[in-house]
Amino acid sequence: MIQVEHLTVGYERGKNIITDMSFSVKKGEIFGFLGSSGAGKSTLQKVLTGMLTGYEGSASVAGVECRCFDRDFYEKIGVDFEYSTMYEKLTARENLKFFGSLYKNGTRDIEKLLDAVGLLADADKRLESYSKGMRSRVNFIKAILHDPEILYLDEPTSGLDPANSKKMKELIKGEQKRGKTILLTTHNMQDATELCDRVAFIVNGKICALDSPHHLIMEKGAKKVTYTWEEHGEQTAECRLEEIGNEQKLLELIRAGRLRSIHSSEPTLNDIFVELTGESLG
Ligand SMILES: Nc1ncnc2c1ncn2[C@@H]1O[C@H](COP(=O)(O)OP(=O)(O)OP(=O)(O)O)[C@@H](O)[C@H]1O
Repeated sequence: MIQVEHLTVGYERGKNIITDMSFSVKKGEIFGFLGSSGAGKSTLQKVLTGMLTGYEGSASVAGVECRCFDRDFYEKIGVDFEYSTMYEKLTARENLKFFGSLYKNGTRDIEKLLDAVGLLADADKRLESYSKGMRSRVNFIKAILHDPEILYLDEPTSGLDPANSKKMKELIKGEQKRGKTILLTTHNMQDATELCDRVAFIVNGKICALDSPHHLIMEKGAKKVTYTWEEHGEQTAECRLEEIGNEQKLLELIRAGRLRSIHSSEPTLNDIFVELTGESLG
C-alpha cells in the first residue's frame, strides 16, 4: 500500500531531514513512526500526504507517486494531524457536513459516526466550547468521514485522559478491522505497543529499527531482574537476567539473607528504543 525507496528530503539545500529511507507498509497494517522531537516523523508524513513534493528517491501510496497526487487522491486518504482544521464558530455537525460536502464520493453516516465516538448529544454545540478530548474525537471523525483507505494520524492520544485515550485506541483498531491502513506517529511507547503491527524507530531522519513491537522486545531486549533491600530505606537495583551470576551486590544480599524482593521482567518497547537509539522519549 505504501512503498518508500531511498527517500531523501530536506527544507534547505544541503541539509537533509530524511536520508536514504526505505520501507513499505502493507494494506490493513497499523504502522507507527517513533522518534524524538525533530527526528523527521512529520516531514515523512508531509511527503506521504503530498504536501512536500521536493524529494529525491521514491515514495508511493496506493501505487501513486506522492509528488503526483491529484485531487482524486485525497478521496483515498484521511488525515488527523495535531493542529485543528475546523471552524470554531460552527457546531461539530455543521463542520462535518461542510467538510463532507468537499468529497465527491459522499460520506459515511455522520450521525452514526458522532454516536460511535459519544458526541451525538454535543453535536450541535459550537466547536469553541469543545474540550480537548471532544476535539480529538471530532477531528478523528473528520479524517474518516469519506471512508478513506489510508489514515494518517499524528499523536492520536496526545493530551487525552486515560478514558479518552482508550476510546481513541478502540476507534483506531475499529478502522483497522474495516480494512484500513493506518500510519501514525507517536512518542507514546505504550500506545505503540498496543496499537501497531510494526513500528519504525526514527533517529535523525533514518530508520534504525523496524519490526513488530513483540519481535523488538523479544529479540533485541534482555530480560531484567529487579531486586530490593533495606539500607536507610528501601533500595532498588536492576541487572540483566543473563548477568545475574556476576551481580555482586545481589549475591552479597542473598548470602547475607538481606534480599527483600526480586523479580524478572520483559523489557518494554521504551527500553528497546533507549537501547537501540541511545535516546529517550521521556
Ligand atoms: N517548514 C520547515 N522549514 C524548515 N525546517 C523545518 C520545517 N519543518 C520542520 N523542519 C525541521 O525539520 C526537522 C524535523 O522536523 P519534524 O517536524 O519532521 O520532526 P518530528 O519528528 O515530527 O518532531 P515532533 O515529534 O516534534 O513533531 C526539525 O529540525 C525541524 O526544525
